[in-house]
Amino acid sequence: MVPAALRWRSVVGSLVAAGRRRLSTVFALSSGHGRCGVAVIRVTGPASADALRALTGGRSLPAARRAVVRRLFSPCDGALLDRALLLWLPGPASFTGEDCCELHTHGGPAVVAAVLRALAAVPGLQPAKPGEFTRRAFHAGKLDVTQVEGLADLLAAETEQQRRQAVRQAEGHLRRQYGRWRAALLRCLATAEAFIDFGEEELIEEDAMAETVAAADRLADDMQRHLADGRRGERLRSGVQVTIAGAPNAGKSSLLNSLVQREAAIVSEAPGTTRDLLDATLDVAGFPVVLTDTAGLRDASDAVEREGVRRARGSAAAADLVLLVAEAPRVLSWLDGPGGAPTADVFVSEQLSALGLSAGTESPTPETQLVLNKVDLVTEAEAERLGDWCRSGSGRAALVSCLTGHGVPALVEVLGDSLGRLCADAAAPAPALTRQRHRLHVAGAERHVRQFIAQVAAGGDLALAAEQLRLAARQIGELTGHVGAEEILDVIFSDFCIGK
Ligand SMILES: Nc1nc2c(ncn2[C@@H]2O[C@H](COP(=O)(O)OP(=O)(O)OP(=O)(O)O)[C@@H](O)[C@H]2O)c(=O)[nH]1
Ligand SMILES: [K+]
Ligand SMILES: [Mg+2]
Repeated sequence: MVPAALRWRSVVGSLVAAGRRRLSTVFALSSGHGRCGVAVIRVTGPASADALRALTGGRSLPAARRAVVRRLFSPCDGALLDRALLLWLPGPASFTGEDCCELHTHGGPAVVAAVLRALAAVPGLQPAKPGEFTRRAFHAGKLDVTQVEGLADLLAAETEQQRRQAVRQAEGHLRRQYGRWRAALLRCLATAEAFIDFGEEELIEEDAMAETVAAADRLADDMQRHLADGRRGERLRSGVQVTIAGAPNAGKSSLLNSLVQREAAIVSEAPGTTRDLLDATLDVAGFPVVLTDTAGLRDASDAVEREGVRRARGSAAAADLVLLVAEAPRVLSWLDGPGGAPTADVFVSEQLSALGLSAGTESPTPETQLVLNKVDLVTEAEAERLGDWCRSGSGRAALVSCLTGHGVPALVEVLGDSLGRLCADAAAPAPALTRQRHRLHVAGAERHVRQFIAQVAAGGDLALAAEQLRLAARQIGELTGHVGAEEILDVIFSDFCIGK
């Protein structure tokens, strides 16, 4: 006769096992597709151990987190598939928190296909959906939403600075910052709640509310600073828009070709060659750039060219940085013309307004770098004069010849410095927000915190004011994907000594 307690335990055990079985086990090729040296196939879920045993001819599991080399066989007919490096990664100390295993097989497409077929034949296993490993890691609490986003960015990173920003986000830099804010909000809320419940019975020190308002104020200021980053983090993540603009034949298309080092755009001596916008991506000093060539700006008579000019103006107006190209010989004659020799800044703003790109309308003037092209057509002394003149302005001199390549490396250096200003510093102690989604939630949270402060200052109903803190916390919770009402209660009872 089995004792009742033991019987009960075995019933519970089989229920738990049944519950676990209901969770699917999934597998996928995690390394790149196509022929390669080694392919990594990952399995996650409760049947991972079964999968390992099924493919190794029933041998016992290797020691946890120790790489072993074993032959893989088809579970259907026992045919030898490959010899592979295996890792048994039992949960919860795994990426997904579940039992996992990795099979590092030879990378030939047929080997990978055969091993995937073999895994599909193991009962309970099915192919993973896109992002399913990360989704499971999130549900296991291993990652928050910002880390999941960071991982996605890391996989998509094309330049060094993008990689640096993404890896920090994936490591939890934003999560920790937002977590601190949320904890501070919940502390404020806990005080407010305690005040509502016990304030009249004076269970709380008098100045607790004043301290709470001060803390809320500091928090709102932190959020405001985080938001006032000029979109630098978002720009680093998605690429800096740099538009090449200028008069017809200034050498805009030639400059694009020089910078991307291939004949991406058509160059010809006919003014009005470029009509459509032409984009090329570029890595400058580790920063991602979308470089756009545009039609020469003039009052075109041709309808197609007019549309090109309209698009060029639109692109320049929306750009993070405009490379304003002018012909060096023309600038020289302009300097020697009537009206003396105004500074480079005056020249740039005159050009911008002549090209229809000046401020004053809805959008502010974009940051502009003057590029004087065709320096091969002026004398050395004239080039020196132009260089001095450029330096007299607020910008840096960029004298180039797209024909000879002279000055292009120096221009790239100047460009790198501008990009450093336009993009977030991936090594800065305070992480930058990297998506519009972050901006919306942080802005929402700041708004609610300020409303809380204003309502308390106006002597309004504290219960209504406290609701603003709850809404702010919800915004941050949505940001990180961890919204939960019970937490507020936990904080009240753990962090505060009410009832003393
Ligand atoms: N001498 C000299 N000629 C250049 C230089 N850069 C470009 N050119 C010539 O200038 C002419 C116009 O060059 P493009 O690059 O087509 O000029 P663009 O500004 O794109 O012209 P549009 O698209 O028509 O507005 C071509 O004949 C080029 O070969 C340079 O540095 N020196
Ligand atoms: K041209
Ligand atoms: Mg062109």
